[in-house]
Amino acid sequence: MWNGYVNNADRALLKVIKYSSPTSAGAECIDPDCSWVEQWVHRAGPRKEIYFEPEEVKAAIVTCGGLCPGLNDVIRQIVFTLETYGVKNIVGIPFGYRGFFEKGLKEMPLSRCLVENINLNGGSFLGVSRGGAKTSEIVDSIQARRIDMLFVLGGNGTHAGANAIHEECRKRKLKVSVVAVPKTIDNDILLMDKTFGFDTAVEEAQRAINSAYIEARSAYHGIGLVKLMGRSSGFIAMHASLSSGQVNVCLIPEVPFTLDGEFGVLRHLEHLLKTKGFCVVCVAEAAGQDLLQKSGATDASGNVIFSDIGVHMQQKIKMHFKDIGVPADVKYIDPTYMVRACRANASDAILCTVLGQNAVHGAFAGFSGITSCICNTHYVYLPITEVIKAPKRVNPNSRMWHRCLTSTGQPDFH
Ligand SMILES: Nc1ncnc2c1ncn2[C@@H]1O[C@H](COP(=O)(O)OP(=O)(O)O)[C@@H](O)[C@H]1O
Ligand SMILES: O=P(O)(O)OC[C@H]1O[C@](O)(COP(=O)(O)O)[C@@H](O)[C@@H]1O
Ligand SMILES: [Mg+2]
Repeated sequence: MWNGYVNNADRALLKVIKYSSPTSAGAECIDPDCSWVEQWVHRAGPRKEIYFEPEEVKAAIVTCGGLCPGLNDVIRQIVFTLETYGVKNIVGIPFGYRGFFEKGLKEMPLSRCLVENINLNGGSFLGVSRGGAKTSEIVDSIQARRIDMLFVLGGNGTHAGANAIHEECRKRKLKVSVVAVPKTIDNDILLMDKTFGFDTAVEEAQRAINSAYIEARSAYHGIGLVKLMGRSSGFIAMHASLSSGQVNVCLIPEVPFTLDGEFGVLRHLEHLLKTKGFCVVCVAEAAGQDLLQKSGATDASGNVIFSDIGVHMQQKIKMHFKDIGVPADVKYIDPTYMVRACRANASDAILCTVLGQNAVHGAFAGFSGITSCICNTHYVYLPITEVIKAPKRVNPNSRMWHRCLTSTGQPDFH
């Protein structure tokens, strides 16, 4: 009876731990008594019955927001899978949502032959951009181009845009399937195990930490300082600190800290120089913003532009050790764009492959307003509305953050 198709009624369980009490580590309780309410989500994969006639489909792919390792792997798999269904009209929209309305930007015909090797490089074959998303203009353009399926690769902002496009298409009664694939090195999207690009970013960030360690270890009273990305969450900093095992202080936006004073970071660095002779600090870009003057600036998408905590800490550390008359050799590394411009590692490449293929299966199944992701190790479709409610953040009460603290050996900094 087995036919290899996913049944429309197949489901995966969204929450897999039943916490006995709200005090359990990382407990997320649905009500104060922590009672167990099952929540099921749609299983991703090919359906026996498909909603579109492949020969008549025009499919478009767009990549938005910042770069992320794996974008090309996903584009490639979407094209491969569409062709396998028999779709002949596949196009790429250049430079994010901008490509829908900016005059002079032409859609790019895509084929297996054209995208065959794009996964060998980082970046996006189609180009990316921030800002400029006007939903009605985008949908006018989708209508004018006669697009039936739109595959949107991006983060929080892109997903909000994709949902707005989906809603507008429904309002206009257009039979357009809008399917997203979550991309962001920050791993800040709710409900999913991870976003593609995150693993690769952590691996690359680890190299920067290793360089900082070598510099610090080799200098007299060396202090290596590394700033890592993470717009609203410290996942990259936490995971890179954990995986490298070379970090003595990890600072993330979810956990406030002070630099000065008896319990501040600087006093702890003094202690580390005294006891170990050197140390390594890893700071997330959004950490300690309360210690800095706000820039008040936003990028083209409306995201807050942070004041530079890395440069600030570098200066503060130098000044502090000068003031107390202790030599300190501070080496600051900001690997920001190197971390996200690289090609996907093996685990991300596989994740991208599955998510890209499932995105196409989801569109053919007739879904719209969904995102293709991994949840509790199962591949599923989630409604975009559920994943954009808030950015996902590191839970300071989680086991993972405590594992990180155990690993670095850092105290509370307040
Ligand atoms: N709330 C929103 N509604 C519609 N479009 C949005 C929204 N937020 C962001 N966008 C658009 O999505 C694109 C990517 O957003 P951005 O925040 O830069 O990156 P990311 O998707 O990686 O978070 C931009 O073109 C931006 O204009
Ligand atoms: O300098 P840019 O290109 O605007 O991007 C900076 C931001 O991009 C990121 O790498 C990823 O953010 P997105 O997922 O929103 O693209 C953030 O960590 C960082 O704050
Ligand atoms: Mg974002």
